[in-house]
This record gives sequence, structure tokens and C-alpha cells, in this order.
Amino acid sequence: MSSAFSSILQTLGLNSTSKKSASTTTSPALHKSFPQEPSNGVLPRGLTEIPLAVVAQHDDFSDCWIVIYDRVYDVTQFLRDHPGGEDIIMEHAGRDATLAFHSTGHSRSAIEQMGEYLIGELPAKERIFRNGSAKVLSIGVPQ
Ligand code: HEM
Repeated sequence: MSSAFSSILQTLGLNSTSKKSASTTTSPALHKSFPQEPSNGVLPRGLTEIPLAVVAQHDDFSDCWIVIYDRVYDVTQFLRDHPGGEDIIMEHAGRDATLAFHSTGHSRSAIEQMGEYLIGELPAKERIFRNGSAKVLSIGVPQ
């Protein structure tokens, strides 16, 4: 795995190098990048499950949701402030933007900022990176 990719996975708590955390139902590292979430790694109560079909209904400048690493973000108020510009986010409005977000190489501070816009997560059956127990999926995450 490239060090950059390894680094972002680690920052997001998605690294699978720690077998201990990946094999337990809670991972202390999982949520540390999201300040509004509990630091004990337990999935936050009340984090709404939002299917991709619902995300797809929020795809314009006045109502823009995106998915990054299985989490749903309402970035409507952030669009104008985004240092990379609003157009680049709008290209992914209502859809999964993980690849674009990752390939841009966002800073740790940018990743922490994401927490301000977090509104929910995909249902377990639609997740690519995390399963229902907040474990890292072995398929889809490069070793
Ligand atoms: C909630 C989601 C997002 C947040 C909080 C965010 C935040 C930021 C921040 C703080 C920067 C400044 C550089 C840095 O600190 O890394 C940045 C740059 C950038 N972002 Fe985002 N971003 C988000 C989503 C996205 C998405 C979905 C894309 C691509 C589709 C994207 C593309 C870019 C690009 C291309 C830059 C580079 C701008 C430049 O250096 O000229 N961002 N973003």
C-alpha cells in the first residue's frame, strides 16, 4: 500500500494494520478524526442510515450531499468555502466522492473539518469500507 493511502486510511481509522482493532466490534481509532463523535470508538447513537437513493436526491447547489468513506455529508453550506472550489464537489453531488476526495490528498485538518458536515452513514449493505460493526472490510481496502 502506498504510504499516502496508508496514511489517509490510518487517519480515518480504516487501516487494517492493527489486527486487534479490526477484529473487535469497536475500534478506538475509528472515529478520532471526527470531533463530534465519541472518542471511545463506539458508533455514535443516532447517526442516521441514509441510502444512496436518498443521497441522490440532494444533488444541487442549494442542497448538496456527498458520500465519502461510507459516510454522508451535507456540504451545502460548505460549497462556497471549499478551498478546491464548489464545482469540483458539485461533480459528485448526490453521489460517492470517495475516490476524488482521496486522490486529492486532503490534509488532516481537512479530514477533521468533514465532521462538521456529517449527517449519516450508508446502510450496512451499501457500505464499501466499513461493515455494520464498524470493522474494516477486507475486500476493497488495499493491504
Ligand atoms: C466535506 C468534504 C470536504 C472537505 C471538508 C474539504 C476540505 C478541503 C480543504 C480544507 C482543502 C484545502 C487543502 C487541504 O487542507 O487539504 C481542500 C482542497 C481541495 N479539495 Fe476538498 N474538501 C471536501 C471534499 C472534496 C471533494 C469531494 C473533492 C473532489 C471531488 C475535493 C477536492 C479538493 C481539491 C481538488 C482541493 C485542492 C485545491 C487546491 O489545492 O488547489 N474536496 N478541500
